[in-house]
Amino acid sequence: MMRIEHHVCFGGAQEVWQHHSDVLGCDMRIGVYLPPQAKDGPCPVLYWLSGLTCTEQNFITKAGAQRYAAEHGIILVTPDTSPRGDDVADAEGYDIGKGAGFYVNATEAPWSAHYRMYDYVVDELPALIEASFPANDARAISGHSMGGHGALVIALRNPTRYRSVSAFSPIVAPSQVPWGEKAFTTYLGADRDAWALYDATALVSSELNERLPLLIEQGRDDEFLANQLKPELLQLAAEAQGQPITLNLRPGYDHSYYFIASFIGEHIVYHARAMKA
Ligand SMILES: N[C@@H](CCC(=O)N[C@@H](CS)C(=O)NCC(=O)O)C(=O)O
Repeated sequence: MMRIEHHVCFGGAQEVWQHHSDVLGCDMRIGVYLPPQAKDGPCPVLYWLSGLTCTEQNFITKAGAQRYAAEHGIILVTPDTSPRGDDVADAEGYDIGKGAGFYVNATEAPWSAHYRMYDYVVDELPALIEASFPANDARAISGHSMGGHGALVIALRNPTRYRSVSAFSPIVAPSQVPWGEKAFTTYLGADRDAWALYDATALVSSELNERLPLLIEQGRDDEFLANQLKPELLQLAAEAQGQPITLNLRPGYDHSYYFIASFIGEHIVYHARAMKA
């Protein structure tokens, strides 16, 4: 692990680290915000998964989350959104390839060589964080858009590993919208049965042993709301299964980090309560 950025921030530090990922077979960058409380002992960790086109930088420079993490003693971990490097497959367009890993383990060539973001976020990343930083084993997960999809899927499939989950403007039913259909066809192949494991709405509709409450923040004026996000599909599936869900529709807000910055404080309080309970 090599530290490539260090900035004192709200009494703690915003850092960026680079490490070799065995799961992805490439070097990866991670944003790590250490609150001032981390100097005195282990703190809980909130993992943030970003959306299409993002790196580890978008959340740490735009969301304004450090103020709240410092107040509540939460470490923020923000991985990149895909494998990186010259030998990693890529494609034209922002919605496939680098910056668009969709938090799946790809099964189709050439993607399957490196695109294993599901295993990276679920296993390798927390093991690395908990071995390298003053982190305890209380974890929460959140994300935006493609990253909101990742956070929901990962928490639904691993409910005992996370104390809480939330999502901003998530892709809740990737099998039913253009972004998801394109990505899943590319990474997972044409067989839609393989897609269900990475589709929050399909997962909620299946038998789950444990059901973490879902907290969703969504701007009503989000330009992707009607054709890519469709949070009502998840809400209907959750209500049919008795899965607790809170969908906050916020008039006027769009898909951008201005929306995230407006509500990230409330989400950090939510996760801090769950992780300290
Ligand atoms: N570039 C795409 C949209 C990509 C996009 O909106 N990305 C969101 C996540 S899905 C984002 O966080 N962008 C980076 C940023 O706002 O900092 C387009 O023009 O349609």
